[in-house]
Amino acid sequence: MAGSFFKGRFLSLFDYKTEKYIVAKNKKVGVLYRLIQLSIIGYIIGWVFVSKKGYQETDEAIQSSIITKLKGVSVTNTTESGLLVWGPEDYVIPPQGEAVLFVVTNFLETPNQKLGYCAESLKVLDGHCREDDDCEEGKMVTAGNGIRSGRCLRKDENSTGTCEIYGWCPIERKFKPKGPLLTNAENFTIYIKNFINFPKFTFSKSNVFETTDDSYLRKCRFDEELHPYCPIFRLGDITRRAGYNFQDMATFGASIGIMIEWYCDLDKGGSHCHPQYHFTRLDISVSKQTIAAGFNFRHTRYFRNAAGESYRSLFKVYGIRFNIMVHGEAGKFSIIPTLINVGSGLALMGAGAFFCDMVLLYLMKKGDSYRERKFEGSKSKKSTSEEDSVEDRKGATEQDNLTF
Ligand SMILES: Nc1ncnc2c1ncn2[C@@H]1O[C@H](COP(=O)(O)OP(=O)(O)OP(=O)(O)O)[C@@H](O)[C@H]1O
Repeated sequence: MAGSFFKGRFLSLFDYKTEKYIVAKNKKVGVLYRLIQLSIIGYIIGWVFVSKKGYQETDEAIQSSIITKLKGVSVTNTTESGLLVWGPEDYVIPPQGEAVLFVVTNFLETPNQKLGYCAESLKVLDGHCREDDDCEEGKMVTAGNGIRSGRCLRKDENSTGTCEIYGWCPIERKFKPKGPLLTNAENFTIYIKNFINFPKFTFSKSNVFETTDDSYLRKCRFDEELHPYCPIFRLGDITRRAGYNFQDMATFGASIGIMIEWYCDLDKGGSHCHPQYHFTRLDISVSKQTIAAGFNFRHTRYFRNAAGESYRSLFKVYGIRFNIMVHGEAGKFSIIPTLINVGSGLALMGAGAFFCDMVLLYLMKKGDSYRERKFEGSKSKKSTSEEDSVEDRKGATEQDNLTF
């Protein structure tokens, strides 16, 4: 008995079961099903394959190198510095062509500073004093210019004075910029040389237009329509594209981001892979009333006089900081993402059929009759379960008999 049962189970392993379909002559569900199918096919072809290029393998691990060079000259004439001619070697900091660079547009020079004793600035709160005891010798003045000498310097007995310090004297005077001094800075040009590499596809390219014309770079200026592949940009055009006026930003300084984006469809060939440039101002906040607006720092130039004494010139410089960033993605046909996306599309079709089944069986008026026909086996199963329950009941009675 048990033998024939196991034999039957074993042989059933080699049976092939196929699904049974019921054709429901229901126009509403039929139209709904076709609409779902059409939407899914549209989504897969239009969005997954055409728009998102779901048949491609992608590489976002872009390796990149940036080299910059500025050109242009500006002349300034101030009381402290006299007549000065500013070339890229003076106004670009650091001068070696980095991806993050600062272009001086405004400055205050404190020339001929020498180590010695002088009064701390009145602007520095920590340097205020009423008597010598307030100026502990050897103690630094917080946010000041030197080390306290121990003397309090006052105009008269009643006034508040400032501590005498040992440092680079004379100290910097109070300075409120009124307008940019390097007025020609917006006409400076920046040459951005960018090399990229997508290691997965061993593909490399540069943003410099490939031409045999040696004078191309000397003549061209970037323009979205006329010269989109020229890597030389006028600074005034960069800030204009970021939505700001160069002269407004040049007085107190600002920070500008230049984003180079590479989206390369390598199925079309490397010659179709070109950079896109985006410019944004980085130092803005929602509230325009910020005290953090602007950008400046100090640097010095040291020299010795004929007697061998050390002097220095202190420069407080305001300017525009350019931050060049590179982002990119390359894609190429690959069978694996293609199969994955086709497979998920087919699975979605199944979900559509399931949804129509639910509508047909549970939301339609004739749902009961469809259910009866769809779940055919439920009747025989019912009888089996009745038999089972009879068996169960029998067993229970036997159990009961046994218990009591
Ligand atoms: N910021 C810039 N604005 C305009 N042209 C530039 C700029 N930077 C470089 N160029 C020009 O682009 C070309 C290539 O520059 P590259 O630095 O590779 O060569 P270079 O001979 O060392 O340049 P140069 O000696 O003129 O600085 C040169 O003709 C150069 O004058």
